[in-house]
Amino acid sequence: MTDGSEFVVVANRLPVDRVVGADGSPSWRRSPGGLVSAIAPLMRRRHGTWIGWAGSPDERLEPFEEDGMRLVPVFQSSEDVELYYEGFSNATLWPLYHDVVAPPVYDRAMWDAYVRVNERFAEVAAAVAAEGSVVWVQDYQLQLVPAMLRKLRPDLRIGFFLHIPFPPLELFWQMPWRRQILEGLLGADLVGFQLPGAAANFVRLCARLLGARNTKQDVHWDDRVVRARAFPISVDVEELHDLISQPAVRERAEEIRADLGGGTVLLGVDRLDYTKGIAQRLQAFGELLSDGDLKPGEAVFAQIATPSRERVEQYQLLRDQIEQQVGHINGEHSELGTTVIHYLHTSYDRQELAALYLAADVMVVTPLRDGMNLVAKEYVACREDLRGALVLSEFAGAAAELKRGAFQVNPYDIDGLKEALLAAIRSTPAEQARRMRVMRKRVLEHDVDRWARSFLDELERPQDPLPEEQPA
Ligand SMILES: O=P(O)(O)OC[C@H]1O[C@H](O[C@H]2O[C@H](CO)[C@@H](O)[C@H](O)[C@H]2O)[C@H](O)[C@@H](O)[C@@H]1O
Ligand SMILES: O=c1ccn([C@@H]2O[C@H](COP(=O)(O)OP(=O)(O)O)[C@@H](O)[C@H]2O)c(=O)[nH]1
Repeated sequence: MTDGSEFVVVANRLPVDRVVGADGSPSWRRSPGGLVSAIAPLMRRRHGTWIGWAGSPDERLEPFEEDGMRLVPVFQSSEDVELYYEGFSNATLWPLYHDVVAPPVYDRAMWDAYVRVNERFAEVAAAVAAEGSVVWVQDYQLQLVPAMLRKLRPDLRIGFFLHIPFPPLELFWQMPWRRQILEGLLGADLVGFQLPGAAANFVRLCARLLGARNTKQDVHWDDRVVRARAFPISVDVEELHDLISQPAVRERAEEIRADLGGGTVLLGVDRLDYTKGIAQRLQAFGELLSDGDLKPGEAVFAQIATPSRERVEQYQLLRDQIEQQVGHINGEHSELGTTVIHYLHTSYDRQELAALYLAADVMVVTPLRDGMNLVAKEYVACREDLRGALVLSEFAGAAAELKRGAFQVNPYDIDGLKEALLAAIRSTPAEQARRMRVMRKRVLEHDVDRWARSFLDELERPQDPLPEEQPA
C-alpha cells in the first residue's frame, strides 16, 4: 500500500495552465475559476494531490509542485484527445446530458477510448492515494473512474461530482453503454449533482436499469449504500469582492461603458457552446430593434463568446451560425459610430470580466440547458451597488436559487424573451435593488467554499448500514 496523498482530486484538466514568459521560458499559472479556488486551500491543508491532463497531447510530464499543490499529469495521446475528449465526452455525453439539443454521436471507437482513458486516470489515482484517503472525482469525462478505482483500492472513500445536468430516464435510455456508465458511478460512496432533480433521475435509473434497491436518495449496490445528493456549486465571493474593489477594475468598467456609447449595456458571457442559447438572445434583441421597441444607441449588446472545443463539428457549425447572425443584425441596424452588437470571440482574465460585470446594466444568461452557470452568480456577487438586472433562463441550474430576483425566461419563447429583455432594460433602480438583494443573499450565503465543504462533510460521514431486506 502507498504512503501517498490523503486527499486526491481527479479531474480531466489540471488546475494550472502553461504560460510562456517574454524570454520564452514556460511556467505554470493557476487556472481561473471557482472550482480551483475552492479546492486549492483544501488541497494545501490536507496535503492534497490533483490528478489531471496538462492540456497538450502526446506529452509525458513528471509530477510537480505548484502553488502549494502536488500535481500529477495524466498522459493523453492525440488520438485519446480526439476520441475520448472531443469524441465521447463532448460529442456524445455533452449533448445527451443537455437535453439532446444537438444530436449525440454514438461511436464504438469513442467509447473504447473513454474506457481506456478512464482506466488510466483510475490507475494513477490508485497509485497516489494514501491508505483510507478521500478521492474526489470530477465530472462527466470520468464517470467510469469510481468503479475502476474501487476495484483497485477498496480502502478509499470515493466521491464523484457531476457538473452538468443528469438526464431523465427517457433520454439516458438512448445511451448504448448506459449500464456501464451507471455501474461506473456506483463505485462512488457519494454521487453529487447540481440539483435534486438530477439526483432523483440517477436513483430512478439505477432502479429501472440495474434493478438496484433504493430509497429516495440512496442506491443499494454491491453490499454498499451509495448516496445521491444535490450540492449546487457556487462562486468565490471573496475573490470577486477583491477584484471589484480594485480601482483599476472600476476605472476599466467606466471605460467600457464609454466605449460602448453610453446606452443601456446588455452583456452575455459564454463559452461558444450550443447549449448557451446565444442565437435565441440575439434573435430577441434583433427583433426588438426591428420592431422599433429599441433604437440603435439606446441599447447595445456586448457578447463575449469564449472559444471552446473548436475541433468538434457542432461547435464549428455554431460559430458560423452566430457570426452570420451577428453580421446580419449589425448590417440591418447599426449606424456609423453606433454598432448594436459587439461580438468578441475571445477569452478574458478575471479583472476584465469583473469590469464587464460592473459595466453591464443587464446580464443576459439564456441557456437551453446548463448544469449551473457560474456567470449568473458572478454577476450577482459583483453587484454590491445593488444595480443591474439579471435575465435568466429557467433551464440554467442557477435558476433554482436565483429565480425570485431574476427576470426569468424560457429561451425557446422568443416573444417572452423580448418582453423580459425590455422589462429588465426598463427596470427602475428601486426594482433592481429589490431583486438584487434577494439574489445576493443566496449567493453570499452559499459560496463555493460552502459547496466544497458540504460535499466533503457528506462524503466523510460514516457509511450507512445496508437496511435489512424485507421478506416478499
Ligand atoms: O474544459 P472545457 O471542455 O473547455 O469546458 C469547460 C467546462 O465546462 C463545463 O462546465 C460545467 O461546470 C460549471 C461549474 O460546475 C457549471 O456552472 C456549468 O453549468 C457546467 O457546464 C464542464 O462541466 C467542465 O468539466 C468543463 O471544464
Ligand atoms: O472570457 C472568459 C469567459 C468566462 N470565464 C469564466 O468561465 C466560467 C464559465 O462557467 P459557467 O458555469 O458559466 O459555464 P461553463 O463554461 O462552465 O459551461 C466562469 O467562471 C467565467 O467567469 C472566464 O474566465 N473568461
